[in-house]
Amino acid sequence: MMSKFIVRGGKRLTGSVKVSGAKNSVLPIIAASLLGEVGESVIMDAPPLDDVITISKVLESLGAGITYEGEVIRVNAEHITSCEAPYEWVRKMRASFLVMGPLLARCGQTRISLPGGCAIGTRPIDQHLKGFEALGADISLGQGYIEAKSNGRLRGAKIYLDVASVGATENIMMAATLAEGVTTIENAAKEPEIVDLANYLNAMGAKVRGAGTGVIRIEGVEQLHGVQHNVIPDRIEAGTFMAAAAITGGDVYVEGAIADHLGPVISKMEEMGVTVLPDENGIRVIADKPLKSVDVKTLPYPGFPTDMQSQMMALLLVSEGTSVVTETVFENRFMHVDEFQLMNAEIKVEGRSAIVTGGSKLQGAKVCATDLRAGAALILAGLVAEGTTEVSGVHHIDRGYVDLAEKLSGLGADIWRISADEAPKPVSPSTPVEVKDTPVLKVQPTWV
Ligand SMILES: CC(=O)N[C@H]1[C@@H](OP(=O)(O)OP(=O)(O)OC[C@H]2O[C@@H](n3ccc(=O)[nH]c3=O)[C@H](O)[C@@H]2O)O[C@H](CO)[C@@H](O)[C@@H]1O
Ligand SMILES: C=C(OP(=O)(O)O)C(=O)O
Repeated sequence: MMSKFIVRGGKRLTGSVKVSGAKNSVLPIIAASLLGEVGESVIMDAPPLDDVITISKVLESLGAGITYEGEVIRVNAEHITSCEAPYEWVRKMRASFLVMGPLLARCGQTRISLPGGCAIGTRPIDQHLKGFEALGADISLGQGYIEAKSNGRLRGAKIYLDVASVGATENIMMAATLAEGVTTIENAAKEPEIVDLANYLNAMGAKVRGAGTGVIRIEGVEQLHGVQHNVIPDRIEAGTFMAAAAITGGDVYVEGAIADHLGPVISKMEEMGVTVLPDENGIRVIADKPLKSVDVKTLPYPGFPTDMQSQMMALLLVSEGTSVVTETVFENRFMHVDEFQLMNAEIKVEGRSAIVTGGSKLQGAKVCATDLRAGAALILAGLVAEGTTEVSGVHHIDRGYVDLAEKLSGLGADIWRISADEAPKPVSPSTPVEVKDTPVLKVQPTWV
């Protein structure tokens, strides 16, 4: 069903909100479950997101048994019946491509559709393929599919990544767990989700060392088994709620947020004049003074995350002074700028930088989420805009946020969701939000 978010600006957010499990952790972890030749994996704190359903469908199409109920996913990959990941699922989500490494290691061959995903740049996969080739795979491309074949077991190798790609690091790391000998990945990505994946692989019996640093060493083992694992909290969802608190002059406790994972986001908010108080269970954010402009440059972890760039830009629109936002990770991630402009924002894009004139009196408008984080940013702007903002393109937002309207309205925001053909009727602040069905996927293993 086509939906929209309706936001009426002007509410100060207060209270506590709980962060869900990280999308960018659970997706590679589900893919890695394909490596478990013995027993079942139980993945806890799995966020009920559309992307999680998509990757579950990919695993199901490969013959793995997968059930998804509440926030627990069970994967039984003892019997894989296919090593081909079809276009139908892979086109929907780029992260589906993460099954390539596990399938190549497990089956010695794989055929996989070229990935789709958010339109934030060309997003090549050359570094993934370079890694697989170094491990001994033959790669061929044709008709929108990539085929990889290895002559027997993959062989450990030294791989230097030209860019510290998150996905390539994960894909190569997974493939190398079952290779013969030692693999080292140099210039590896250091994101917390890489560490979570390495912890999961190690619990399955792998020997991965150095995850979270620029050099990861993987000693291949013969076999991996299913395990139970808790997914880390989503640092980008946490950052989005921190931004919601800051933009509304609020006082919000973001439960489950890990300050260590949010270093640059916390620093930038502090520079803007926001009080950020981390403790062992979460982060309290208090915004009781006008926000000051800051310059922001996105970088691979531990730099400022590209996935928080658009939300930060929303904050800068209402800050005092002029800010420069520079995007260095993706080449085309300013699509929210046009939509912000519909809300009376003053922004000029020059190459990889956006010059944001603060102090805008944002006006509610009909806008469209062009990608996941752009959608989150438009909702943030809507929280402080005068009047009503309608955000369409909700399917992008559903990829990465669990119950966003419900969580924000729990903090006092005036936000709800309607189906696109419904007229956005004026409501009282206490109008209940429409509750989305929790996705439940119950698939019987094909060999039962
Ligand atoms: C599911 C998931 O975890 N998604 C995250 C992951 O995406 P993803 O893993 O796709 O992002 P990468 O780290 O691979 O991409 C970073 C940069 O490297 C380039 N590149 C990547 C691979 C490659 O083979 N060649 C190449 O040139 C990309 O075009 C991009 O410019 O990390 C991004 C960067 O933090 C985040 O925005 C995404 O939310
Ligand atoms: C870009 C993102 O995700 P993906 O890599 O899955 O498109 C994101 O989470 O902001």
